[in-house]
Amino acid sequence: MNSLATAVVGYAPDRQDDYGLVLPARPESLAINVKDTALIVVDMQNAYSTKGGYLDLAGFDISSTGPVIESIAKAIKAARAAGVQVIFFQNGWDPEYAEAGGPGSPNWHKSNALKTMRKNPELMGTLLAKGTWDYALVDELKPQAGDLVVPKPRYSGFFNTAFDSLLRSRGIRNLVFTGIATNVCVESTLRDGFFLEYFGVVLADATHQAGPEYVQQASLYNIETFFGWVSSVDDFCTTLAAATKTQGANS
Ligand SMILES: NC(=O)N/C=C\C(=O)O
Repeated sequence: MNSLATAVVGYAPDRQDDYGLVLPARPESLAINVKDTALIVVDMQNAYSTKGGYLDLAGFDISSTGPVIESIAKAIKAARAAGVQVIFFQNGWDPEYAEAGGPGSPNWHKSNALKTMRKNPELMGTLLAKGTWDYALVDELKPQAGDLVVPKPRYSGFFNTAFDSLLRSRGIRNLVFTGIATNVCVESTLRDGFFLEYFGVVLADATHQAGPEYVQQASLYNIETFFGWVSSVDDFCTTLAAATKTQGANS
């Protein structure tokens, strides 16, 4: 990653000995260790990255999500090898859409999946409904034993989910974000994490926006400037490789 600042921050930067790892990031590098860090994979479902899925049918450009899937797979592999907790989010609702909220919910009015289905009633029951192809995680990114999968009914992964207690019970303080969409569920979750005292860092090349390219840049600017940090898959993997090597040498 270019033009890194030399400062290192973190939730207890004076405890560098316990931390061991420094993740290069903008605007500062982050002190982390494998135990207090989780890799978060946001909504890598067919809905968000596969042709014929919700975003595609709703008119969003998903033509360049392939490399993002590959980058996420790389980050997941590095996380598992180092012993970093991997947490998948899966966005959607029950097949009757009760969890989506009716007209009394802003979600009913703003969700482009619900709007697309209202415009095309033949699609009703097919988009973001649990049990459907659209809701399923993409074939390339399937959870393995030890990973956690958290279903979520709204853009923020902290809302009406077990996410916060899963993190707190494991002592996790650093959230490394990947997934789709940068400007919606990734940013919403990272922002809510900020308010709950989590350190949020996004691996820019493992994310993709919903909308024009400038919203990706705007979201990354917002995160870097106000809510968290921005890093890359290569930097994440290189940083964790040091931990994997140390663990190998000590075993
Ligand atoms: N996963 C997301 O960022 N979702 C964005 C839009 C939606 O779910 O309607």
